[in-house]
Order: sequence, then C-alpha cells, then structure tokens
Amino acid sequence: MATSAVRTHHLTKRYGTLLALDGLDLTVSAGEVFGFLGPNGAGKSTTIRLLLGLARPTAGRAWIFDVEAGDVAAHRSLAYVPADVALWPQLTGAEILELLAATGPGVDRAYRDELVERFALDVSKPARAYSTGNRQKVALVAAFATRAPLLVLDEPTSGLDPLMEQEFRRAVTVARDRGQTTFLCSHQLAEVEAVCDRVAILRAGRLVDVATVGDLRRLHRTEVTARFTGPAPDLSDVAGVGSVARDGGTLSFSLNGPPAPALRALAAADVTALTVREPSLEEIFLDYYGEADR
Ligand SMILES: Nc1ncnc2c1ncn2[C@@H]1O[C@H](COP(=O)(O)OP(=O)(O)OP(=O)(O)O)[C@@H](O)[C@H]1O
Repeated sequence: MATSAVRTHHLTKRYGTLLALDGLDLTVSAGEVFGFLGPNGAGKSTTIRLLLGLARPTAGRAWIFDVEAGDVAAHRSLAYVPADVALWPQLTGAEILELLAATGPGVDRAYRDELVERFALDVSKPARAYSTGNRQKVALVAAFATRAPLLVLDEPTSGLDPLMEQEFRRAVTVARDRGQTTFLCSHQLAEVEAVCDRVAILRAGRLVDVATVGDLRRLHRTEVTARFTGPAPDLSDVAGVGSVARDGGTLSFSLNGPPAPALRALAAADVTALTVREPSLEEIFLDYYGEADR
C-alpha cells in the first residue's frame, strides 16, 4: 500500500517567462491533514491544477497514491473542492449531490445526510438560488461524504460563516479519523492551525518550509512578559531578545532562539511573574512574508 497520498518531484510550471512553480519536492503521507500556505500568487492553485492533471508540468512529476497525477486512475482516489464552486444552475442541491455521488469514488449516504443537516443546507433549492457560501457547502458535503482517500480542498471556507467554519473543522477531523488524507489550501490561518498536522509554506513558486505547527512555533519568536519588583532586569545586548518595552513593573520582549540567555538576565532581577506566549500561525506567516506581502 502507498504510504504517500501526494508526492511531487521537482514539480515545475512555467507560464511564458513566469516561473509559477519552481522545483517543488513534497510528500504528504496517507492520513495526514496537510496545510498548503502562501501569499497570493505563490503557486498554490498551480500546484493543485498539476495534482489534478488540469495543467501539465513544464518539468518534474507528481503522483497521487503512486499513480501519476493526470492519469484518470488518480481521480478515483480523490475528491476536489475548488475555490470558486460552479454548479449546474437548474439542478437542486439534492440533484447535484446525487450526480456527484454517481460520478465520484463512492459515497456514504448516511453521512452525507448528516452533513446536509450539520451544514444547514437546504437541498431542495435550485443551485441558481444559492449564495457563494451555499455553493461551497454543496461541494464540501459532496467531498466529505465520499470515501475518497484524498480530499483536495482549495480555499474551501472563504464563504462560510463562523458556525459553518466549525462544522468544516469537525468534518476534517472525521475525515482524518476515517483515514482519509486532506490537502488543504487556505488563507484562514487559524483554521489551518486548528486542523493541520503539517504545513508547507510556499513563496513565489518555491517551498520555504514544511513543518508541524509546533515546530514552526519553536523556530519563531516568542512573546515574553515579566513582572518584577525592584530594579528592571537589563536585557540590552542579550542574545535573541528584541522589541523590549517597559510599563512600570512589567517588561515585555520578543525572543528568538534558545531562552537561556534571557532567563539568565531575568534571574538577576526579582521576577514575580513570567508568561511566555508562542506565536500564532498568523504571526509566523507574517514573519515569513512581512505585512506588505499579505
Ligand atoms: N494560466 C496562467 N497563465 C499565466 N500565468 C498564470 C496562470 N495561472 C497562474 N499564473 C501565475 O502564476 C503565479 C502563481 O499563481 P497561482 O494561482 O498558483 O497562485 P496562488 O498561490 O494560488 O495565489 P492565490 O492565493 O491568489 O490564489 C501567479 O503569478 C499567477 O499570476
């Protein structure tokens, strides 16, 4: 049995002179929830199109469960939710779910009914009457109800309200419990942080990092607050310490790298309370790209 759900080797896509994807090497293990992040134009959708066989690579290769991406057989293993869901306008939600069930890799009808309830989807309406969020719900219900081993989700929750976002997270967890793999492309960093085992960060077509959210946090700055009595600890020239701010008996600073030098400096003062806050994925993302790139 294949242990990788998605594998790419030097996957490259060029549009004229633009290098949209530059030698991507990636392995997503079967059963993982994998986040695929990057600012606009980083090459995320290009990667997905290559994985689905909707575009041909300029160089390199990609496999879905060891089947060449683009091979019709690869489609039997996956369900896809595009960023812009287009549905047949004259068909009702229920008819569309039936149509997708007939063409997809098998469907769990009982679970599909449960998802329709959970996502509060009125399947009696024709698709032309659906809002963006409702179209997205139809595609999500259809994908989550399949037994496809791989779910490829491109910005699947951009139109969903916070309640539905919770249902989405729940459905991803159920998929993981069933052993399905989720490849999730998203700008909702809190969502990625909540559901993903690992994340890949892409920038200008190149892979910047692949790591667990925990590992990323450890690599990035932590925010430290220390309350003290007596003279303020001297943190000038302490390795890794930056953005020091003092407000009366409270000192806050950011810390990069090992905490030992900062702790030694704090030990010299009478510290009464210490809080250490790990960065959110959003802060890590901004560290990589800077505010201007968002
Ligand atoms: N068919 C195309 N022809 C020419 N250039 C393209 C084409 N498709 C994508 N590009 C370019 O390739 C680069 C990567 O685009 P892509 O859509 O993969 O980015 P993305 O990471 O999905 O961005 P977003 O978050 O905005 O969806 C961009 O510079 C884009 O303009």
